[in-house]
Amino acid sequence: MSEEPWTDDEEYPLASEDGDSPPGDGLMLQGPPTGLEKIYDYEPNGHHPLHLGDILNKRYKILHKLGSGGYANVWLCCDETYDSRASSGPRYLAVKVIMAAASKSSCSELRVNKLIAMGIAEDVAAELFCIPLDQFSIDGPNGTHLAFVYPLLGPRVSRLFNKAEDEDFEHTLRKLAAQVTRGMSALHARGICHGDFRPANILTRIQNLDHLSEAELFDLIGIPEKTNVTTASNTPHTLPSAPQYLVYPIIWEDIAQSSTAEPIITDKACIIDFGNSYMVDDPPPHLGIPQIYCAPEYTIEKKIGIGSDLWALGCTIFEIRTGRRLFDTFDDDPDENLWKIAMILGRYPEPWWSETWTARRSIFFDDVDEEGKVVDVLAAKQGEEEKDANVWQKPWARSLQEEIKEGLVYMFRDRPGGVERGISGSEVECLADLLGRLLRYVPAERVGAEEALKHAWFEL
Ligand SMILES: Nc1ncnc2c1ncn2[C@@H]1O[C@H](COP(=O)(O)OP(=O)(O)OP(=O)(O)O)[C@@H](O)[C@H]1O
Repeated sequence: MSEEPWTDDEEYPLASEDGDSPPGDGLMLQGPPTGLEKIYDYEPNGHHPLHLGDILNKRYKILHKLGSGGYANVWLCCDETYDSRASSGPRYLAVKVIMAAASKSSCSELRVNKLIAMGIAEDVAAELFCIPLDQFSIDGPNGTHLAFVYPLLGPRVSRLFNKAEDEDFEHTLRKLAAQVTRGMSALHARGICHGDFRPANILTRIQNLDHLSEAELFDLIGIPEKTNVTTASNTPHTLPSAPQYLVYPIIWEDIAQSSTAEPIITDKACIIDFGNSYMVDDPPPHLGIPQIYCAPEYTIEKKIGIGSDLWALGCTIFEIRTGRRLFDTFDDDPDENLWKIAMILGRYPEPWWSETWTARRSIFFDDVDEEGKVVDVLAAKQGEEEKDANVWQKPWARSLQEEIKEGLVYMFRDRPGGVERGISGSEVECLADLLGRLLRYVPAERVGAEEALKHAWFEL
């Protein structure tokens, strides 16, 4: 749950990192911090302070916030030089402004350019990946920032509310899963691993926006909501390093539920964020992907390679098809993640089971039960009432089939309920077979992305 932007329960005013004084020169947010960048990242080497209406590079006017990540804010901008008669490019774009500390020639954002240099045809790259349309730099109070202009994209592929009632929705989801698998295959064929392959980094393409005026655009996406940044005594601040307010990001999920979104949000996937990508023969010492997408050989032995991407692909395909996370954990806890994987996929091979995963002995018994399933120590020791109280002891799925059978579930963000759709028995079996091949414990046994594309599930 760690990367879900809407579950950030950080308290405000922001607590001090060292417990003495609030970080960020004592600045405070007036509203909840949900979905926002950290105010204390507005400091030398950090974020560039920006406001709605600011014009970047004499061209890109900021209209709304799209999101923020570990090292950048992404803004929805209007290209002021757009000329509909000349159709010079898109009117509405995403501009990603990188923190000053990361705005170096080694900036990971620049890695995406390697794709074309490494032989991926420009049209294939532009179809599957988010390739920058423009690049510039900004000098500001916190340093010099690289900025990248990208096509504007929509909601993540695992939250396709605008299509969820369609009769052939299952087919749409399989088509999307095939696209992302094709994207991974194109990367691996050139020796590149994405390194952070997960639904939050796979967004849908947007269409038919560029003819809209700004007013019409706001009718569709809503007026941006802001929260003031003040001093600790609640007065406006005068620091040049921080903005006067932060902007809450667009909530695509709400837009996707309105009928006006239907012609806007397409069923085409686009892979973003090459910030953690690496060459297969030169893997980094650590993966930058959240725990729930980490393969067990990384969690247990810190082994990284193509197999890490393939494991994440399996988790991602499951999430696209069901709207749920396969190996979700409460707090990105590695042992809980390993526990959940073993509950579904079974006992780990040696020496992981008996030696390397040291916490295993307090979590599972050495031996499996008569059905060959791992046996949870706590579950065996606790009475029925205690089981109900323990969040780890719910009646969890014990196979991929059981997990898939729960069907597709999109929960509404702000109210009870959502969309629920069953998955047919034959599809359950077919998808379980594909995922089983991607989620093998031995990385070398995982089916490659190119080979996976030939699987019968994509043909259903
Ligand atoms: N081209 C785009 N169109 C629309 N929204 C985008 C686009 N690029 C990024 N976003 C939004 O901005 C958010 C942050 O972007 P991104 O993940 O690229 O930032 P980051 O700082 O590299 O993040 P991370 O910490 O995951 O590396 C994304 O989750 C997405 O919601």
